[in-house]
Amino acid sequence: MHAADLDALHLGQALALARHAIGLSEPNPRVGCVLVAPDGRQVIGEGFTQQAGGPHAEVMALRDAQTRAQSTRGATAYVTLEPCAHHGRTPPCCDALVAAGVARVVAAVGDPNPLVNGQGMARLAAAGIRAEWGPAELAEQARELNIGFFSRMQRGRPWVRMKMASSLDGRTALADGRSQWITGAAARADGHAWRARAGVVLCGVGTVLADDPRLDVREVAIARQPLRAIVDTRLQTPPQARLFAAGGSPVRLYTASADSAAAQALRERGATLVPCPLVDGRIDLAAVLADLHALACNELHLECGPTLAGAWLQGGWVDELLLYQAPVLLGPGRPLAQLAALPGLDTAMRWRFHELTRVGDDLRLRLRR
Ligand SMILES: NC(=O)C1=CN([C@@H]2O[C@H](COP(=O)(O)OP(=O)(O)OC[C@H]3O[C@@H](n4cnc5c(N)ncnc54)[C@H](OP(=O)(O)O)[C@@H]3O)[C@@H](O)[C@H]2O)C=CC1
Ligand SMILES: Nc1c(N[C@@H]2O[C@H](COP(=O)(O)O)[C@@H](O)[C@H]2O)[nH]c(=O)[nH]c1=O
Repeated sequence: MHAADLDALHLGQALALARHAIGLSEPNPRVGCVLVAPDGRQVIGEGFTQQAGGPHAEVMALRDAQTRAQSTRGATAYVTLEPCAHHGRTPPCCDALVAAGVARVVAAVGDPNPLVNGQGMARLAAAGIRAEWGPAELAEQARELNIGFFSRMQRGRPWVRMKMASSLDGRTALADGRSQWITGAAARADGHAWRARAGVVLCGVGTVLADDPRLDVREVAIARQPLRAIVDTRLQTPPQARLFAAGGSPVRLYTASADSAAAQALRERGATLVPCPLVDGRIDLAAVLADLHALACNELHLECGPTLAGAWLQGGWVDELLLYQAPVLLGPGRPLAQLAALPGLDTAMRWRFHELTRVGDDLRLRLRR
């Protein structure tokens, strides 16, 4: 095998490891690391980012090599994100690689964190390590895996993914509000895997009143549950809602009524109330996003009904649609999103298909602007 192919192989292995950090490392990026012996072939250590404050991928791989009684002197480290050069909650990974005597580092993509941003590779090079970038297609995959982290670092807001389940005729509920279930079990479990990626799962009070949702991750294994959030101008969320069942992750309620008696009852159920400004009598979604950014949310997972879905879409906030379409016709019912009438087709909000997959009997469509 050529050296370039070996690089692609090992960096691909590091990417596979990085995927194990989904639902574990947030808000830190998902990173994988593979250490390869000087012969260029033998894998001597593997690791991925642990929970925030815990060891990064490089340190896990170095420890793994130690456990395997393998020397890291002269080794190559394949890492899916540029090694960090700053003191965060843990010391810089660059220093650990230098101390371990690694001869070469191949990174898939640069770290967009302004505290790193090229300085990791520069610091390695200054220490005499060959610091190189991997192939472009792996850079794209590494970036995609951390799309929320890149969004937070580069745009100052989370990546906003809106999940919806609809019928063939675009209905998300019957006219009386019933919607469980439109899609099959496989698609619903897949939806949980996307919840698992998120820092926060959010819906509107209309969905709370209609569905009494739990909004947690149940269908896939996860080390930490995402936070849950409700947008509820007048605090109509019932204190007995299932969201507040014992053992659930924290619930944040965005409201204009944080001083009311209802607020006190919800606080007693463990909710955190976040006072928000109003726009046209409803919660300012820009304020919600700013709050979620302050909480270091990388990926925001929306599961709203048509009213709030329409507001997020019309505000231009949605980066990705995650649409499950079931092969069923529902007739009269609730739309995907409540949108204003268009003056003409040329002003329509157009999307492009990013991915199309069959999940069980349903389709999963991922679309981006
Ligand atoms: N198939 C699917 O994927 C899904 C279907 N559903 C279905 O949708 C229906 C519920 O829909 P809906 O009532 O629209 O629920 P939403 O989740 O969209 O909640 C809407 C409510 O959010 C509140 N809100 C606060 N701020 C805003 C804002 N800036 N913009 C818009 N709304 C805001 C409003 O109430 P207020 O002004 O009082 O704050 C509004 O009535 C149910 O039938 C449910 O089963 C729900 C989720 C997913
Ligand atoms: N009806 C419908 C969905 N509905 C979504 O699931 C939520 C319920 O979440 P939970 O209480 O955690 O199971 C509900 O409020 C709504 O957002 N999802 C789907 O994948 N397919 C479906 O057909």
